[in-house]
Order: sequence, then C-alpha cells, then structure tokens
Amino acid sequence: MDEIKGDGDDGTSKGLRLTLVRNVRHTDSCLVLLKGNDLEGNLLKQVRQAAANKMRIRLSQVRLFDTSGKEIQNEADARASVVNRATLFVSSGELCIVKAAPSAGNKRAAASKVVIIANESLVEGPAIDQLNHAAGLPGVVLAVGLPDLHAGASCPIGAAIATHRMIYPSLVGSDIGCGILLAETSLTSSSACKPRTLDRWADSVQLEDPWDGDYSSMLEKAGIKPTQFDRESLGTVGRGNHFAELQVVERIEDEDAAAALGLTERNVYVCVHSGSRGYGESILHTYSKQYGGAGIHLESEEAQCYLEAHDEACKWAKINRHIIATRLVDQLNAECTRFLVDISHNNVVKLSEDQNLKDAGLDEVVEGEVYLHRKGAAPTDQGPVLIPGSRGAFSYLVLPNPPNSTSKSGWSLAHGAGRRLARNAARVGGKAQHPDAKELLITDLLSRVVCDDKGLLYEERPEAYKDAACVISDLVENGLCRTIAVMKPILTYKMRDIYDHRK
Ligand SMILES: Nc1nc2c(ncn2[C@@H]2O[C@H](COP(=O)(O)O)[C@@H](O)[C@H]2O)c(=O)[nH]1
Ligand SMILES: [Mn+2]
Repeated sequence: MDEIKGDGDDGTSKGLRLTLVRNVRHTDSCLVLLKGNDLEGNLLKQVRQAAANKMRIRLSQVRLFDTSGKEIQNEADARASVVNRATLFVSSGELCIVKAAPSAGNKRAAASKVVIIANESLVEGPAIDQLNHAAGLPGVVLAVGLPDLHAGASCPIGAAIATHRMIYPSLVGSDIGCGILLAETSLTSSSACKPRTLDRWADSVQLEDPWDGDYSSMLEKAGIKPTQFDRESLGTVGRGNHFAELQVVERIEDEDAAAALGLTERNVYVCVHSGSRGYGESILHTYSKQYGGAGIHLESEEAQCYLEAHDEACKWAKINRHIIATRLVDQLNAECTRFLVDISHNNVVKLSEDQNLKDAGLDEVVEGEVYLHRKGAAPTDQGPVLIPGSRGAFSYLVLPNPPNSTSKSGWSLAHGAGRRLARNAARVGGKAQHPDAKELLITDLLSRVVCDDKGLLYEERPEAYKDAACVISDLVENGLCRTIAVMKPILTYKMRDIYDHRK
C-alpha cells in the first residue's frame, strides 16, 4: 500500500488521503484522511465508515467502487485499490456510473460511456464486466445497462449499446426480434380464475405441434419471404424463458392511461414472449462463423445483408407471437379481441435524428449514423410496454416517458426482471428445495404452469429471476416510465411433452 507521511492528524503518522465522490452526482465529493493507526485493522471497514459519516449514508448501504467501476467488495480489493490519493465512488446501494476505462490499443473506447440504471436492483459483477467489455469494442460509443442487466453467454442482457459505423450481430444475439405481445381476449376474469377451469385448461392446451393455419398467406401479406422454419416453428413458443401466459389485471395504477388502452379488470389478457426461433439463430450463426463476436463495418455488403436478414427475422418473430396468442386462446374456445402491445427487445435499429448523443457527455463528437443494439431492452418510442416478472410474479404494463428517454437511458426500458440465478444454479437449488418438481406446477400466486420438462421447470422457477417490482421502481424513480397496471399470471404455458400428452 502506498502510504503518506505526515497526513495523519498528528502530522507524523502514516495515513491515507482519499477523495470520495458520490456515485449518483459526481459533483458531490469530499476529502477523507485516514490515520495510520486506523489502517492496521480492517481497511474496507474504515473507508466504508468514513463514507457513511461524510456522505450521510446508512453504513449498511455503502458500496465503494474504484475509478474503473470495479466494486471494492472485500479486504483484498480494498488493499489493492485504496491507495493514497485514490478517488473512490460511493453509492448508497445503486450501481456505479463511471466512464469505461479505455482499453489499450483501442482509441475508440475512449469515447464510449457506460451507464447503469439501477438504484435498488441487483446487478452483479459479471454483468458489469460484460457491459464494460462491450463498451470497449471498436465503434461502441455508449453502453447502457438497465435494471434487469445480467450476464449472458458472452454479451450482457438488459442492455442498449450504441455504435458508430459498426454493427455487432453478437450484441443482438440469436433470438433476433424476440419480444413481448399483450392482447385482450374474449375470456372474462370471473370465469377464468376458478381453480377447476384453470386445471382443465392446463391439462388441455398444447402449442408444440406445427400450426395448421395458413401461414404462407400470412407471411405473404406481411411481406416476409418464406423460410425453412415456417412449417415447423411458426406458432410455437420455443424453450428457455419463452412462454405464453394468461393474465388478469391485479390493479390499475393509472386510470386514464388504462382507459385509453381499454384495459379492464373484467378481461383476461394473453401475453406472449417469443422470437424468431431457429431462423434468428441461423442468421447469427452465419455471421459468427465468419466474424466471431467482432463487429462488421456498416458500409460493408455483409453489414447490409445482416441488417436485411435481421429485419426479416424481426417481422417473422412478430407474426410468430400473433399466431401463438391466437392459437392458445383458440384452444380455450375464445378469441383475441384486440392487440395492445407488441415490442421487440432484441434488435438493432438506426437512431433517428432527434435521438442524438449530444447529451451523452462523450469525449468525442460522433457524426453520422448511429445504430442502437438492444439485447433485452424495450424501446421507449412505441407506446406502452409490458415488463414481465416471472411466472410466479406480477408483470407491469408501463408507459414510457419519452422526454426523459434520451441517450442517458439508451432510449430503452428494462425488458423483464432479468435473471438472478444462472440456469445450472436454479436447477441445483430448485431440486434441493423441491424434490418433487410437481410442486412447481402451481405458483405462490396460484397460477397454473404447463411444463413437462422437469429441468426447465426448475431453471425457470420464479426465484431464478430478480424482483420485478424493484426493477420497475428503479425505472420509475429515474423518470423513465410510469405504471399503468399490474398484471397477474393465471396460466403459463412453457412446453408440453406431446407424446405423453397424447397417451
Ligand atoms: N410473466 C412471466 N415472465 C417471465 C416468465 N419467464 C421469464 N419471464 C420474464 O421475462 C423476461 C424475458 O427475458 P429474455 O431475456 O428471455 O427475453 C425475463 O427477464 C423474466 O423477467 C414467465 O413464465 N412468465
Ligand atoms: Mn426475449
């Protein structure tokens, strides 16, 4: 440790002079002198205590970060980072908001900025590392982590990343066009919310077989070219965290906005989370074979081909969600009466002229076209957004607040609660907690779950996700949206083993 002589109060003992900067407002800072005697014990404890006193934060809430944004979590971290004349960022629980450190040999990274919007939501180190890494990629000018930020296989999820002159298929991921649809159905909540009705529906619905509707003319009408995936995959949900769910209104928080949408406590709604299935995956595969995780120059023919294929996959994913919603409701002898929301949370779009980076505080002026990659981030310029929680938690129908939706939030909202547990951890913990997986077929909200795959039942249990209420309150506190209504799941369709089901 680099110590300083004569900086202690007695002018002789060795001590540390630190600058503490408030994470949320960088203009709030103060100087702290730690006496040499204090440093013999637990350094982290001393610094946290000093930060709590000076910044009037409850000690239990204090979090410390070094200037690269790395959290100082234990004594070893403190001994490495808390050197004399160090600057430390102090948060009262929220994550740090600091500029990404430029990586060696990568000049562009110096212009990039990292923002994490999370006051209360849990955001873990690996997710921040992935966001920082993305911020350092050539051409990346802005990397925003929303409160549902979590680590993906290699790129962060719950992130909006702006690039200049480059396109990164890896930052959109394989499920191009994945998104959330919400439609009103002709079912009424009074008749649907009866346990016997829900059990009967849970026993009967099935979305695994290829859809037998006229998909060709549907695709043609939407101007989508036929693909090898149409017959088998259109109208099917897919694995992972995709689902089709019946929901009812738990409570309305904004009467006017709900009335404008025609949202009522009387109706049952259907929510679909699905994407472009194998189609999007095949597109990413083509590019990752050639480029790995690297970017493609916007002007290149490859980038233009990717963007065209991407746009087709987004349209395909939209039709897919429509078919899934109609198909599910049809099996309950009802119909979708109105489509209220359909947004994609995995895509790349060109920023419009009024979406500029002027207020992003970048070191360099960015001229020309900027593309925004969303991986698990909902757009704020397409009306209401449904932010799902988990099959055992409430979902939130929110209205974005466009004036506050700027580069500071990547023109985005969270797309869900975001994963808290990796799949493996959720499976192992789930098995220990519920040796009989069947317990998971009814949630704490008494909603029914259709999932014949035991592993998936564990992996997707509600505890695998962050607290959606916390994610929403972070968005609301940051002025990014307001809640129209809170929705409760009553039946979630994940997957059915059709061979067993037909027996
Ligand atoms: N209402 C439900 N929400 C769910 C369920 N499973 C997951 N989720 C939420 O959706 C998002 C989607 O995330 P993505 O990264 O796969 O696009 C996820 O973060 C959860 O919050 C469910 O069964 N019902
Ligand atoms: Mn998705």
